[in-house]
Amino acid sequence: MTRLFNDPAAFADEALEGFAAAHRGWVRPVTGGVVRAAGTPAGQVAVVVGGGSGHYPAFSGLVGRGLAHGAAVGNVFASPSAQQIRSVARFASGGAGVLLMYGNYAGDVLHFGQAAERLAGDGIEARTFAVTDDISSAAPEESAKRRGIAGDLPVFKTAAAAAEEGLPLDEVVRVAEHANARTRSFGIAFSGCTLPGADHPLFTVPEARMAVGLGIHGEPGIGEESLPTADEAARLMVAALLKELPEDVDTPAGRRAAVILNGLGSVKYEELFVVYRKVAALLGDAGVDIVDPEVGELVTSFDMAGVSLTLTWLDDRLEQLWRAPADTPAYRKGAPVAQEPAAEAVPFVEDIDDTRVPAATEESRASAAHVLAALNALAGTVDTHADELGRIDAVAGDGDHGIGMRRGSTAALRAAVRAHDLGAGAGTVLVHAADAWADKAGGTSGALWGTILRSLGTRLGDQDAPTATAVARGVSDASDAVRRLGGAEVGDKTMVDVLVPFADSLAEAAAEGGLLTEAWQRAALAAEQAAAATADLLPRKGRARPHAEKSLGTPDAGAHSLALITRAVHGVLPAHPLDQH
Ligand SMILES: Nc1ncnc2c1ncn2[C@@H]1O[C@H](COP(=O)(O)OP(=O)(O)O)[C@@H](O)[C@H]1O
Ligand SMILES: O=C(COP(=O)(O)O)[C@@H](O)CO
Repeated sequence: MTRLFNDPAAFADEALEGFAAAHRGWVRPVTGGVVRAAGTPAGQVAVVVGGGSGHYPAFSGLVGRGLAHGAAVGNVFASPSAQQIRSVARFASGGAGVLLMYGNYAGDVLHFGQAAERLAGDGIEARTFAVTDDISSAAPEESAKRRGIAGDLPVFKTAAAAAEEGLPLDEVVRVAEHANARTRSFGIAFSGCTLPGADHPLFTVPEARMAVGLGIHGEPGIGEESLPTADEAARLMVAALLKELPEDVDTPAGRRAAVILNGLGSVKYEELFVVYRKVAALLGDAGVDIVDPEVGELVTSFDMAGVSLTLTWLDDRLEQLWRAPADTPAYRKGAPVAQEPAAEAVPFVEDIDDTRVPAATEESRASAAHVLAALNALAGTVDTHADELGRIDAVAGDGDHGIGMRRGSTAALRAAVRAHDLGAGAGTVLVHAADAWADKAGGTSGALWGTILRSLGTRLGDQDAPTATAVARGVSDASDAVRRLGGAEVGDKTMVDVLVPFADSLAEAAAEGGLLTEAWQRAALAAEQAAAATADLLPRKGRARPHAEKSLGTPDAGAHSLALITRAVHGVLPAHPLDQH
C-alpha cells in the first residue's frame, strides 16, 4: 500500500521535487528530470537514463559522477515523454553526444527513439540503448524482446564509466552492447504493488504462492509455485541464470561475475541477506568468482514483494568499468568525495518553447472551434471511463491506461484551448494538442495519441476548412504513422486493430460523398465492433505479449479507448459540412 501522497496524479512530480531537494549536492532539477549538479565535463559523452517513476532508485537515484549524467523521469509506471527526454539530454549534453539508456518497454522505446530524432534536429548526436536482461520475458532466440529490470544498473554503469574515461560515443555504445549481452536477470514475486491513490493492488499473487518471472509492472510471469524457503529461492534463481549463459561464456567455472540481489520493494535487507548467503554459496560451488556484489534495492516497484538476481559475466574490461568509482544519491563506490551544493538554477540551455502559432485563415480558425468540441468530448469520455480502462489494462498490462489517457487528453484539451485563444487554425490546434498529450502522458499511448493528433493536424493544416475527405485522409495518415512507429499490425491486439478499420471505413464512406458526421457514424460502428473483437485475440506486441493467455476474453485497453473516443467525437460533429458555416 502506498499511504503517503497528496494528489495521486502529482505523485511522480512531487517525489522528484523532494528527491532533488534532498540531493542538491548531486543533482539539479531541469525540465523533464534531473542532471548532475556539477554538469557534464565538456567533451564527455553524456549518458542519460530514464523510465517511469515508481522504480526508485531507478532512475533519478543513479545520476552522479561515474554513473548517469542525467535522468528523464516519467509518471508512475509510464515512460517519460520524448520532450522530457530531449530536454534532459540538452541540459546534460557535454558536446560529445548523448547515449539514451532505458529498459526495453514499449513506451520507453517509442519516446527515447523520438527524442533521439529531435536531438539530431537540435544538432546533438544521440544514440539509444534498451537493456534486455530479464530472461523470463522472452525465449533466448527472442532475447531482443526481453524487458529490462535490475540489469539496468550494470549496463548503465559500465557504459557511463566508459564515458567518464572520455571514450567517444560509438565506443560507449559498444560497451553498453557488450555489457547487456553479458547480463541476465531472473525474478520471483510474492505480492503486487498498490499505486498511489489505488485502493487495491495492481496485481496479486495467491496466498503462500510465488510468481516466477513476474515483471516489475505485473507483466505475466512464466509460472507459479509454492512459496519457497530463502534457500530454495536462491537455488531457483541461480539455476535459471546458470542455465542461460551468454554465448561467449562456455562454463561458469573460473569466470568472474558482478552479482546483484535486488529487492523489489517490501522484501527487506535482512531477508535479502539470508537469500544472498545461499546465492554466494551456490555460485561459489559453481566456480564463479563474485566481484563487488550488490544486495539491496536497485530497481523497485513500490511495495511489490519480490527479488531478482542479476549476473553480469565480466571480462577484464567490464570488470574495470564495473569497479570504477561512482558517486550518486543511491549508489556509491570507491572513496567518498565531498559534494558541492549546486549552483542556483541557471539554465545551461534555454528551455524548449514550442508554443508559437502560425498564421491561419478565417475558415480554418472557425473550424478550430469544432476541433475543440471534439477534444472536449474525447477528454470527457476518457474521464468517464478511466477506471474501466485501468481495470482492462490491469488484466495483462500495468493498469495505468486510464490514468495515462486522462492525463494526456486533459493536457491536449488545455493546449488546444490555449492555441485557439492565440488565433490558431484547426491544424495547429491539433498539433499543439498532440505535443501536450505526448509530453504530459508519456507511456505507449501518449506517444501513439501524440502521433494520431499530429498526423491529423498536419493533414488539415491552417488554410482550408476541413472537408470529410481531408479528415478521412488525416485519419489514414494517423493509421499509417502509428503502424510505422509502433510496428504493430492488425491482429496483434493493440489499438491498431481499431485504428485501421476505423480509417478504412471512414475513407470509404467519405469517398461516397455526404457529411462527415454520416461517414464518421459508419466508421465508429466499425471501430466498436473491432474493439470488441480484440477480446478473442492473443497479444503479440507490448507488455502483455509473453504468456498472453491471461488476456483472452478481455479486449485490448488501447483498442477499447479508441472506440469510445470515436463514438464520443461523433456526438459533437456538426450536422452540416465543415466547410459551409
Ligand atoms: N506497438 C504498438 N503499436 C500500437 N499500439 C500499441 C503498441 N503497444 C501497445 N499498444 C497500445 O497501447 C496500449 C497501452 O497503452 P499504455 O497504457 O500507455 O501502455 P504502457 O503503460 O505500456 O505504456 C495497449 O492497450 C495497446 O492498444
Ligand atoms: O513502465 C515503464 C515504461 O514503460 P511503458 O511502456 O511506458 O509503460 C517504466 O516504468 C520502465 O521504464
